[in-house]
Amino acid sequence: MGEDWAISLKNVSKCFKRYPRPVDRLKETFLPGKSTVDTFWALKNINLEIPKGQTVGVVGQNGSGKSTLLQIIAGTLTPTLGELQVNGRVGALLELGSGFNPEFTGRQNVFFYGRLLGLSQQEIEQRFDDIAGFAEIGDFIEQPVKTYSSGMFVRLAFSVVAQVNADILIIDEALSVGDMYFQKKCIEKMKSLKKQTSILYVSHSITSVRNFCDRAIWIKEGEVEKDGECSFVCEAYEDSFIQRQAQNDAINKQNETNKITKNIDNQEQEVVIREVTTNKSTYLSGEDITITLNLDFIKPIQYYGVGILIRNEAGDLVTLFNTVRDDVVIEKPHEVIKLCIPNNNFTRGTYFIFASIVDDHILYPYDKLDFSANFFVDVKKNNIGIPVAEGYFRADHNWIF
Ligand SMILES: Nc1ncnc2c1ncn2[C@@H]1O[C@H](COP(=O)(O)OP(=O)(O)OP(=O)(O)O)[C@@H](O)[C@H]1O
Repeated sequence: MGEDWAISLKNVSKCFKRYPRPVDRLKETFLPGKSTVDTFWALKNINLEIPKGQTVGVVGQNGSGKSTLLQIIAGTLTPTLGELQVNGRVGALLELGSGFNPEFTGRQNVFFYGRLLGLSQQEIEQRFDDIAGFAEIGDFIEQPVKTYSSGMFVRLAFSVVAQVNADILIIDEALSVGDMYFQKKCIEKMKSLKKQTSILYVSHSITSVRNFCDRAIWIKEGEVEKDGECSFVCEAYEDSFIQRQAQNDAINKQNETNKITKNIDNQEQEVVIREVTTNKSTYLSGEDITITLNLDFIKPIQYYGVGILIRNEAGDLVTLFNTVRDDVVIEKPHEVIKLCIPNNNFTRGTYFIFASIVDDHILYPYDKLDFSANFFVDVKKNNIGIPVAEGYFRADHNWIF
């Protein structure tokens, strides 16, 4: 590995043992050969070379092997086979809690964790105020971390990791437990570290990988499915959702007659959202989207409002529609209500629909249905094959010369 390389993996594989019953684990220790052990290869023949200063997003479905890969690079897991070389100091924010002692105060943990990450006592003393200042947890810095909320915990852990001047920064989803304000602050901090640090960033938010990383690696069932330029890999990964969505749609159609509808026996409830559907599962930006709510009225209510929230895959609220906000007055029960979004200007991604029926002042919900349906939006490509939009949304616009 030359000077310019930060990380190199050659044919790295990781095998875990799985014990069908807890007693099998004991048997293996005390009666080797008598237990039933399954072996499971979480990573298979991974070959990667990451140059210094590159920001790499790691994407993949749950259980595909992302965390295992990062833990091997961070040194908290050893590979079963293969060779790993890491060139420089690693700062890793992996599982919440690793590297922290719950009985110690925040201050003590900064020193404890800082030493684990390779800083000297003096270096930590010099950086302590910056670490505590960045975390913004006030007097809690003097309290045992077992009293912290998970958000406060991640604030402190990230602050330490960000101040160790690591050559390689490894960030697993952990950040997602921080509030929006702190997540943004972390991203800004990581952006400022980008030039001098190699960053490995695992996230289920394709938008943030796309916006933040230079390169992406898609891990599928323990293997590298795609590795390359960020938007190219993200697009291929998203396309795999479309295929899965189409397969699910086909299965759902077959099972249509067995469809489980919501229990409407609850006599206390006035109205139930039975089902939410979209007229297509995949749209091109610019196409019309129609969302249909099927409602069951148990008691006749007269004035009510209908709300539809649309969230992206990171859970961010992208937009909302509400009849009350729109001054649309509904005066009688309607079993079918449709929302039409003409000429949609969503950008590429998967969107989730949250529906609610509310009172006519939006003070309380009669019923709500989270993740009631989802749809995928693809964007058009321009004349030279580049997608016409990126980011969160695309406003109507004109260029004037
Ligand atoms: N200590 C372990 N013992 C046995 N199996 C394990 C262990 N750790 C992970 N696995 C298995 O290895 C596979 C990969 O897990 P890993 O946590 O790396 O996936 P992931 O892509 O990070 O998933 P997620 O997106 O849900 O965090 C999973 O099937 C998991 O059950």
